[in-house]
Amino acid sequence: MTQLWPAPVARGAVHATVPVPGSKSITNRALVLAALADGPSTLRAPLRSRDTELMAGALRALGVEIQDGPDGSWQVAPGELRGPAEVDCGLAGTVMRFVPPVAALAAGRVTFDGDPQARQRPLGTVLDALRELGADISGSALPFDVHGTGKLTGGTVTIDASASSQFVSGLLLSAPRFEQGVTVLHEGKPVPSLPHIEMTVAMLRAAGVDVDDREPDTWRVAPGEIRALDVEIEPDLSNATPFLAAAAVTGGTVTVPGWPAQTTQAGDAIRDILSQMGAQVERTEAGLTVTGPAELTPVDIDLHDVGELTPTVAALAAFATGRSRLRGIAHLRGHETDRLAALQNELTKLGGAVEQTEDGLLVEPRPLTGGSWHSYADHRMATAGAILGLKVPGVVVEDIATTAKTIPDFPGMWAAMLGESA
Ligand SMILES: O=C(O)C1=C[C@@H](OP(=O)(O)O)[C@@H](O)[C@H](O)C1
Ligand SMILES: C=C(OP(=O)(O)O)C(=O)O
Repeated sequence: MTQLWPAPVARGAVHATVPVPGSKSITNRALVLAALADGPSTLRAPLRSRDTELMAGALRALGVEIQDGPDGSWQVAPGELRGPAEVDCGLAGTVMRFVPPVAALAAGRVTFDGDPQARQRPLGTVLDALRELGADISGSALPFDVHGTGKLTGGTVTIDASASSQFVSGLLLSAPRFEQGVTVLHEGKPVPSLPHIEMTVAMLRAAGVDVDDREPDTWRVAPGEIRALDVEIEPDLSNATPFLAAAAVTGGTVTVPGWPAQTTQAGDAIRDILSQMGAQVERTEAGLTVTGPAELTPVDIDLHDVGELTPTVAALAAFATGRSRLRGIAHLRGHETDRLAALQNELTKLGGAVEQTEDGLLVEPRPLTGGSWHSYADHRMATAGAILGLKVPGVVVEDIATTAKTIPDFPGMWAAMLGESA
């Protein structure tokens, strides 16, 4: 259902403390590792949103038991992986790229499908790689079937992961259970979102798996047991960014509690980006506190490692004192939607001046006026519209409910931040 959401205008500088739910990327990796582990796992403070419920649903369909603990945790008990099963990927890149290798370890047929836009997202590379590693798969995009025998040979595979780091992460996460483990070699333009692969490697190692990533563009995972997990999931730092942006654009102060001192989340890069734009950024025991400047400085910035921050950064750039250049993000054309086209279209509709380059965007601040803001079923497009609406009266975000992909109650959190009722 399409829901029209008049984005609230900030009545002044925004001052708030905003607790943010768990990380999508960590939760979905932890679920996959727990499903393949040598015993029952506990995931504390996991994200409960569409993407993570889809991941849990996919793993349950394959025979894994996932139950709610009394404290909001997820208790995961691995079971014998088997089909027949149906997996709904929704629009979740993590589900469509991380679960096929798990399905290749199951006995029986597993059918995958997802939202209409998911059928357009790059995926064939993962399926081809799995075929080379011994899997029987019919199809090269959603929908497709995996016909597993209960085991997979594994071995060495060369892929082009320039469209998505998730191609690599998906193969690595299940690889300890492949008979020969895996060696993934990348050949092609640089792999985007490398911190996300580093997160995968760190989580595998924390579960006792031997991973060798010393050579660039090469990852080796030895076959072996995955130790059961008992983990506390960090807040989602990328999902924190619209709230921090609210401080930045209104000259207010927003604190996100529980900001980790050390993290593998790519979203941590927002600290440096906001500093570059003139905000005061401080991490303490209380969390991360951002205080907005009187005027935002434009940036010329490479977001290749942290493309998922682009919608937030583009919204910030629309209020800067000059032209910003966002680079290294051609792969965003294959995200939830073509994010470069979507940002250009929607900002232009409000009176902005945005150009697409081969690998990014040029954002020229202009006086903006209200109007409809399409979300394209993209949670981060919807939250970018909310940021703009803080300062531009009359922005109406279409399909705000799409934010539930990774935030269970974005409108409620936004209203609470502004001291309003949703
Ligand atoms: O592995 C992950 O958890 C993610 C990897 C990145 O994907 P791409 O490499 O496709 O950009 C990121 O943008 C996405 O939001 C989450
Ligand atoms: C690209 C994103 O998601 P996905 O995990 O579906 O690829 C994102 O959250 O910005």
